[in-house]
Amino acid sequence: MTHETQTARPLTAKRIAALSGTARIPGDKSISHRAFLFGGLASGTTRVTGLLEGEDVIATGRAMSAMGARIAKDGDSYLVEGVGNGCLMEPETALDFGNAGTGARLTMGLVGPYDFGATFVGDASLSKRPMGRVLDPLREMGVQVVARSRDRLPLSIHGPKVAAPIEYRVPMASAQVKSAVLLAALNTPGITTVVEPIMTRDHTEKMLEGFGASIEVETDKDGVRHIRLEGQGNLKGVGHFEVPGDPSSAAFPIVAAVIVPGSEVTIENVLMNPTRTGLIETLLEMGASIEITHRRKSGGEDVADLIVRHSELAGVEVPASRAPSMIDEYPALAVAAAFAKGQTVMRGLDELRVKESDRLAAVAAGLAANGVAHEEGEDWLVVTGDPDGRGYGGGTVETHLDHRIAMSFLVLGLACEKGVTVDDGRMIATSFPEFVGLVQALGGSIEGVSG
Ligand SMILES: O=C(O)C1=C[C@@H](OP(=O)(O)O)[C@@H](O)[C@H](O)C1
Ligand SMILES: C=C(OP(=O)(O)O)C(=O)O
Repeated sequence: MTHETQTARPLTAKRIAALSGTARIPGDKSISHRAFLFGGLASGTTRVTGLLEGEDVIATGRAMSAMGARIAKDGDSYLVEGVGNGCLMEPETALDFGNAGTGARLTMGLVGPYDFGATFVGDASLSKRPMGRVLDPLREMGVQVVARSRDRLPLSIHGPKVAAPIEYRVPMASAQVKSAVLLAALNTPGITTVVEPIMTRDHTEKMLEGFGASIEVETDKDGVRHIRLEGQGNLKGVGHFEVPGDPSSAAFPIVAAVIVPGSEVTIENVLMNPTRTGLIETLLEMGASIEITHRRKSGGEDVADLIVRHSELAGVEVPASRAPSMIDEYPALAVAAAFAKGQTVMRGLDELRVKESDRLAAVAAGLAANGVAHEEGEDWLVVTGDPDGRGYGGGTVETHLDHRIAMSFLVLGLACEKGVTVDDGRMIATSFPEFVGLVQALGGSIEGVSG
């Protein structure tokens, strides 16, 4: 049963004790989507371990199954038997991506050049999000699009007889747009080039190379990346693929340990790819005690364990250039900033307006409801903190079907005597189904609200 068939589930977090113990973080959401997409496309079998079993990723698995991939759970792993590049089958029914922007946009790219029809649907949040950013380059490649309202779900696409390779400069910092064009290139003859002026998470490039795609990346003297992919080559299953732990999920126990007095928490198996570590970098600059230990490789990526302790924080200016490496972590950073001495200034946040909710507005409203001083601009946020933030809380936060808003404000509640309520915790299952249990195991109080 997904969130669409249930009623809202309010949750309250409150301060009862220091957090302590060890938490293992579930698999990275971005990499898990791609493991199903690339494993399901490649010929042969890939055994995926550590996959995130969140609703978003499961929706991508279901879409790949609807187009011919065979995906089966086998103990702790998933066995993915792919169709072979170019051999996806026309789905018989609409592909339902629920709450998942990544799943919807990357799959649109993947199936775009196929000479068949595919219909995309999603929940109320996903149906408000802009899809033109992916559909525009697909149209240049020859894909037809029919949408009820302009470039929003529900929509159908139909590929041309033969798609045309393009050179596409990504107009906003978006790994989803970059990836959609690269996935479309897989079934397009010739070389498609994606020009990426601002580097975003590079999981697509790295994983496609691992699956045997003919892809090369060149960074020019201005730091602009040129990613070239020659289409219609063979992709082969990689045997075994291990998904590292998600730094965007780790953000919540990290911030909780930093702001709840007396805490010391070890967080294991966190992906340390530099395109994803902006929050850790920022918290370290603010004075957080985060020890990065046991660095190692997993799934071709750097991972580490983090020992995080309650810390005195100072406000900082977060440069706009860091936004792509922590784009999903601003709601959690805003909560940490509420406990920092002075102001934390966050700029370059325009992309937050088009996430599962308008995250800038939702964060500002949640801070306001709980007594945290802040100012919201068009694409910036300034939080003025209080290191003794015990007086915060007592408010109810509207989550607007956004998992990260729900988890961030529950983390705020863990440090407030009055506690914090979120109007709906169902969305947490899209990216971090273990969240409530994991926080409780560390000694935090999160309870359902009855009535
Ligand atoms: O490619 C990906 O896996 C993602 C890219 C980001 O979105 P944008 O491409 O919209 O920035 C991020 O917010 C999302 O959670 C996952
Ligand atoms: C923005 C997010 O995901 P998506 O775009 O896949 O819905 C997120 O997980 O914070």
